[in-house]
Amino acid sequence: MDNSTILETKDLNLWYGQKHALIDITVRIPKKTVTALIGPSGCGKSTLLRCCNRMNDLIDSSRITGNVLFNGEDIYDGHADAYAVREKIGMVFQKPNPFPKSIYENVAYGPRIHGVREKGALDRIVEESLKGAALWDEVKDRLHEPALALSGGQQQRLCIARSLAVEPEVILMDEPCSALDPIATGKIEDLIIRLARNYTVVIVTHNMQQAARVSEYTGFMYMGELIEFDETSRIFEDPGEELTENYITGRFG
Ligand SMILES: Nc1ncnc2c1ncn2[C@@H]1O[C@H](COP(=O)(O)OP(=O)(O)OP(=O)(O)O)[C@@H](O)[C@H]1O
Repeated sequence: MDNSTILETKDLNLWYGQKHALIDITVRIPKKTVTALIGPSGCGKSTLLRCCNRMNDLIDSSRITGNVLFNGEDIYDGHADAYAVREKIGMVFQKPNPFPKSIYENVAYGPRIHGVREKGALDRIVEESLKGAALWDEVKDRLHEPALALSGGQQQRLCIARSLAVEPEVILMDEPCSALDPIATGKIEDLIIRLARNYTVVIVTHNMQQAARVSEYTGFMYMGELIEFDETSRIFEDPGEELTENYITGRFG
């Protein structure tokens, strides 16, 4: 694996019981870029995303073969710790899911679990993480108010701050804007582009304009297979596969 790749799957297959949901997926995700996964409903985008930080471990019926390498190490290796993997490879979900606690406590939760106790240190992490998620200015005077009182877009940025607080390298985002209005969506898209200066972002989206706006690389999936992976401009302007072209021109999906 070369230095520019941070995550890599090799011949990855996943079954939910009898359902073969991922078929021979081999892909390299470049470091400090935004990669979008697109494709029709049910093609396996979320499943592939969840394989990248072992979230599928939580689904009893799922079984995988093949490899998922993070910085060259197999995250499914018997010695790998799923919790440590999820710290380095964080996840943001479709629906913002802050804890029913204060804004401050949401961000401080992860570092506290990892043994950060000193108030000054926690304060610094909370501030840095909220700044990193472009939320600090909006909440700095009400850090101890309930997170659930924030708007949906603010809650989603809080969830991004919560994942930044444990110093991830990769942030996986599963349709992070689908529950948001266009203004909140625009703020998250700006943030995603900014995050890629320091982190690697992989985003599942149904919105092809969004993929075109935020990502440098795009993978097109269809019925469990990765049909094509390339620079986003290439995928949208001159795809190599007819299936990709049919999808992006709206002929199906
Ligand atoms: N927990 C599960 N148990 C059984 N089958 C599942 C489970 N999760 C997903 N599947 C099936 O695996 C396939 C891939 O689903 P997945 O959610 O990954 O697709 P997707 O491309 O993300 O879809 P969408 O865009 O609708 O979210 C689908 O056929 C789905 O029904």
